[in-house]
Amino acid sequence: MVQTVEQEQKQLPWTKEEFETALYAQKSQYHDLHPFHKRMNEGLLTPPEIKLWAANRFYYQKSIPLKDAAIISNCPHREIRREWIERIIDHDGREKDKGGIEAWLRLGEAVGLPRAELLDERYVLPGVRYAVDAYVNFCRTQPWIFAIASSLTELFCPNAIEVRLAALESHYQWIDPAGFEYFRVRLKKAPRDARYALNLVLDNCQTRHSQEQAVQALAFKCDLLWSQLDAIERGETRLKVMSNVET
Ligand SMILES: O=C(O)c1cc(C(=O)O)c2c(n1)C(=O)C(=O)c1cc(C(=O)O)[nH]c1-2
Repeated sequence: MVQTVEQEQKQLPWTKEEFETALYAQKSQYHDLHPFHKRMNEGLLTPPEIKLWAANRFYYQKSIPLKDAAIISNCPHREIRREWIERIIDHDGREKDKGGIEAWLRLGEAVGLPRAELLDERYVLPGVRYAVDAYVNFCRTQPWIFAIASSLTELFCPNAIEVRLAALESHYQWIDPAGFEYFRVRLKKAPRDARYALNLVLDNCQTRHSQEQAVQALAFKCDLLWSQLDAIERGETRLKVMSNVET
């Protein structure tokens, strides 16, 4: 039944616990359940599939600082900007710690992809580009707190990364394990980042309407991560078509 604006406004806000439960419920849509990740974790992916995944996930990785900069540009609170800017540095790196983007380039090299081939985006699939660009655009155009809510998939990712790391180490021995450093670092940083973002969302969404918008933002992000893998799963077909046209 469609509710009138008046009816919606009368809905009581969720308690913090109820709100947190509604956010966590989105875990059932998270990309660790995608058949491509399941096959990865079972050791069933071929080297070309792993390479295509690494090349396409790089497009996600390198876009993360763009979306974080968009969040900062929309956020009027100095103390939050000061905290959030750390995320950009984590990915872009500094003199000593080269950061997540460099670590992903090393993962690329470990699976046999020269960095130039990641950087020039030759393997980036249209579906992945659309999904990732949609994330950046969402964060550019939505109020900062909903953009932050969309980052809350990071609440679910440490567990997914732990399982993936163990699977990569045991099933894919052709990959140089030095390339897995990205995931080891992420395992330390993601829980801290996610907790900070969760507290911001819990504190700043006080009405039932804004709480529901935050849940929708998180659902949107789960969908986007899912479509990214849908595209990668079908990606080899696209690359074959391209190479047939070229020859
Ligand atoms: O490997 C993964 O499963 C995974 C998932 C996610 C996520 O849930 O968005 C992120 C990452 N990794 C990641 O490495 C990362 O830096 C990251 C940043 C963000 C974000 O939305 O701000 N998500 C993720």
